[in-house]
Amino acid sequence: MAAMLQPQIILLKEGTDTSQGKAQLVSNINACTAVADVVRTTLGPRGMDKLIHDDKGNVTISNDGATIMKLLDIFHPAAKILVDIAKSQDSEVGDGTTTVVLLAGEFLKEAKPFVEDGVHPQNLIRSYRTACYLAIEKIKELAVSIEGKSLEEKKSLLAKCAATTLSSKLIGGEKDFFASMVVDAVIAIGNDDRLNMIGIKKVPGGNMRDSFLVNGVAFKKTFSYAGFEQQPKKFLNPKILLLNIELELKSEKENAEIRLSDPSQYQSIVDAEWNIIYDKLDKCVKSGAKVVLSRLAIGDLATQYFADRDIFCAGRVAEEDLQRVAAATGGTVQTSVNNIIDEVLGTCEVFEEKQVGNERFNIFSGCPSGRTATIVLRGGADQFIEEAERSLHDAIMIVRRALKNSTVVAGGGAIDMEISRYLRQHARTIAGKSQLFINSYAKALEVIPRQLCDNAGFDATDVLNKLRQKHVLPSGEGASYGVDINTGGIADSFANFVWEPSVVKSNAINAATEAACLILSVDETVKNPKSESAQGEAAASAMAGRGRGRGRGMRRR
Ligand SMILES: Nc1ncnc2c1ncn2[C@@H]1O[C@H](COP(=O)(O)OP(=O)(O)O)[C@@H](O)[C@H]1O
Repeated sequence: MAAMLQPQIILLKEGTDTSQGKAQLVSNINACTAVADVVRTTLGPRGMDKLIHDDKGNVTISNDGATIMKLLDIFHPAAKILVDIAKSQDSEVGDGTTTVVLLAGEFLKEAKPFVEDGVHPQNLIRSYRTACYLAIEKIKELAVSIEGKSLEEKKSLLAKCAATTLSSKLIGGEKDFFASMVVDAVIAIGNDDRLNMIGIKKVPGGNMRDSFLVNGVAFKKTFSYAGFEQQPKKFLNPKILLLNIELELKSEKENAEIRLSDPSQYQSIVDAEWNIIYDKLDKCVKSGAKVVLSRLAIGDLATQYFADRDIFCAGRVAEEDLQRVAAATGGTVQTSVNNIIDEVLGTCEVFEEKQVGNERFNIFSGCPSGRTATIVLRGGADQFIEEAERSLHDAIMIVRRALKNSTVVAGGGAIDMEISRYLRQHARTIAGKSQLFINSYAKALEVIPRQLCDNAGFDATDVLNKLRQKHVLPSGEGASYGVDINTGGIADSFANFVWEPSVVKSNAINAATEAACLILSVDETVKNPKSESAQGEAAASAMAGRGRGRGRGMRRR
């Protein structure tokens, strides 16, 4: 009888945890829908904020999908993929982070009944990819160009675009004020691709409306030696010297051991040290600079020396600020004071020190190499101002994208409804199961207007019905109708300037579809007993690796 028994094959080490098949797929889908549920309520102008705190007492209040996802420290390997797409949406286009997570969650939710019914995931994936391609083509078709308008017209259009983004944020009450500031900042840096050319400086306290834009560089006055608090300085067209050296009287006795045979020699060493520093200071003064900035310390002796000669100096300037001053004023950072020629000095129309709240700011404006701007942000508590900074960052990204790509689509769920209608119409022309899958994809897109309504307390079914009716009008005149966040009805989003750069929408749809397809293509998770702690990350990156076509990350043994 024993000979009849099949030999048992042991593939995996004892303690290895593996789950596979339909159950695994459904569990991954559930995890992703749970993640989408977390950010769901933050969507749109009436979205709520999340307060996240850690055991160190750090508190963050945010409405930004990427920020929330980052702080949540999600462990589930499949759900981590949603964190990744939110992050990449943030870095690629700067907005639409909640949208991308919501869409991915909804695509998966729609796929779930099919998976449970035994549909092969590859069939779903194929249809989803087709639908995504069609959706993106439709966005291109519907996008409206803002090219060819005068600067003033462009500015006002872009400001409206920025205001749409800001309206869903904590600083929504002052959206017009900040929107025009953001547009001016983006236009000031022109085609420069370096985002850090727009600095945001936060000064807690005061009123939001005290925030202002500097067409140039501004940073907080650095540490200054007591007793040298001079009157705020202001220079017109000063030469600016940028250094990366210490201007301090160095007592070498701390760094070196010097043996003297005769005590009288001691004085000569002290003299030499003084000579060295005076020589350096003299060279700085002779360069003709009126402003001296250094990345490293400028000591009290040097500060006094410069003050006596009516030269402004600041030591320990942050690397980022020094680089921005260099870029704006055309100067080059020097690592030695020998041979300072005119070409390495920067200049600007006005340098001044200005009091902002309790802080004194050094401001360089009218810079010849232009291309930099700084927003000095005021108002309220630290958490508030942190969130305000994130919101401005989103708006800056939006305006830059709109300016670069020059096309926008109607927001407020209008574009989503229109693509949804288009896909349903297209599905009717397809035979077979694919029709059902594309219909589900189309239905998933409706999550955006539905959630905008839910978050505002409107009757989503009613609003969606009205929107569907509008969007099927044969004349196409209803194509830009979306949720009217003020009345609870529907309105022409385009006419109301509720716009989104088309790239935000196409990127979000593309990334969400890819994430959903990736999750649908995983049918087994293997937990390696050796790497308990690294398990989550390993599995997530293995799955991500598969998605990028780098071969199978998790191989069945
Ligand atoms: N005034 C408005 N009326 C209707 N919808 C709006 C309005 N302002 C923004 N929206 C919509 O809110 C959504 C963006 O919400 P937001 O919370 O910023 O999420 P995300 O992080 O995805 O950008 C977009 O679909 C946008 O069209």
